[in-house]
Amino acid sequence: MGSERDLVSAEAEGDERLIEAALRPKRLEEFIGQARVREQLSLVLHSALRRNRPPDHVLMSGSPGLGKTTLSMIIATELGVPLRITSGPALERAGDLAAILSTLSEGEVLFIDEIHRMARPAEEMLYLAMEDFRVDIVVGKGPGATAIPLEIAPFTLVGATTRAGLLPAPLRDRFGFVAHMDFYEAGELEQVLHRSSRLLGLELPGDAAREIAGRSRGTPRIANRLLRRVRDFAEVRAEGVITKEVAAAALNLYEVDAQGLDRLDRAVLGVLLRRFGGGPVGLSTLAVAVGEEPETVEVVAEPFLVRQGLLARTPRGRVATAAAWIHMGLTPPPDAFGASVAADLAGQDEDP
Ligand SMILES: Nc1ncnc2c1ncn2[C@@H]1O[C@H](COP(=O)(O)OP(=O)(O)OP(=O)(O)O)[C@@H](O)[C@H]1O
Repeated sequence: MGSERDLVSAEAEGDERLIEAALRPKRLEEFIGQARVREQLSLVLHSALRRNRPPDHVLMSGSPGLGKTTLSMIIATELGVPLRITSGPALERAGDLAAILSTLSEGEVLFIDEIHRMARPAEEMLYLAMEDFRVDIVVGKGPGATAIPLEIAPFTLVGATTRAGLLPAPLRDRFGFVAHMDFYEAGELEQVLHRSSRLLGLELPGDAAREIAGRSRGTPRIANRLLRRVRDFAEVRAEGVITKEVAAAALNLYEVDAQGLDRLDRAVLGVLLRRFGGGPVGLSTLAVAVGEEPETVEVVAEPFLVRQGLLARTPRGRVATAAAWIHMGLTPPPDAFGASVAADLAGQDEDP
């Protein structure tokens, strides 16, 4: 992964990961934004504490970097129980999951990130574990195979997914509470930035925070990362003083534009406009043309472009809007909002 991609990509690496961990809010009341999710979760947790029982399993859905991992840690802290973290791709075989489930302590929170990427056999084992706190360990093969039931301690599963629509219904239905995490408002991101600056010992004027928040794609992880790049720039080129102008110059240098579009976003729009005349074009063709995995384009770039009104997902493929032409400094063709696009939009499928 190139360094400019890391600026807005889903995952942090090395030292960045350590700083990210240090910036995580530890309690629900420190968690900024997502007011509805916070209130709903607070009720779920408080009633569980009152009943002295583990709460219902929780599913969190939303784009990368919106705070799903942070919330899972908060859930464990608020309940005063340990937390075990794993991810869907790490659970290739049922045995991988059985090894974790069988060693959970009473009330423990098990966080499974990217739960939609779990292998089928593990997923089936999870159904029983979630419902009956039991797993069946299969011994032997073929007709002689027998299932040995194994009791496990009551636990709370917290699943996180960027694609709730990809979860099989039997799994989705076993979560008592689904938290839909939305992109953050600019004002909320400013609060995140001010909080992080305090923790990093930086002085961040209000207008500089606004400048960074406006380029953070509604995502706290990106806001924090851009703040660190602005800090680097200020240290080397502005005697450590962060101003609105310094922030803008730093982010221009890192190719994050005023609306928050990065290289990948602009590559997607550039290909869509210049090579495919604005679309419609299929996701996989678009991904090949920009040299990325379809999932990266779909999960990292598209939700933001759609939200900015620059791209529409239609049953026939991805279409650039007139605003996209203008944003890229091109003249929209007269039919950019033509009848066929309008008809496609009317039947728009969120997840074709
Ligand atoms: N509501 C919030 N208030 C303050 N900081 C936040 C908030 N949400 C997230 N952050 C910050 O953003 C960073 C990323 O959050 P987190 O890792 O929880 O995202 P995520 O949604 O779990 O992403 P992924 O699904 O890719 O793991 C953390 O360092 C945390 O400090």
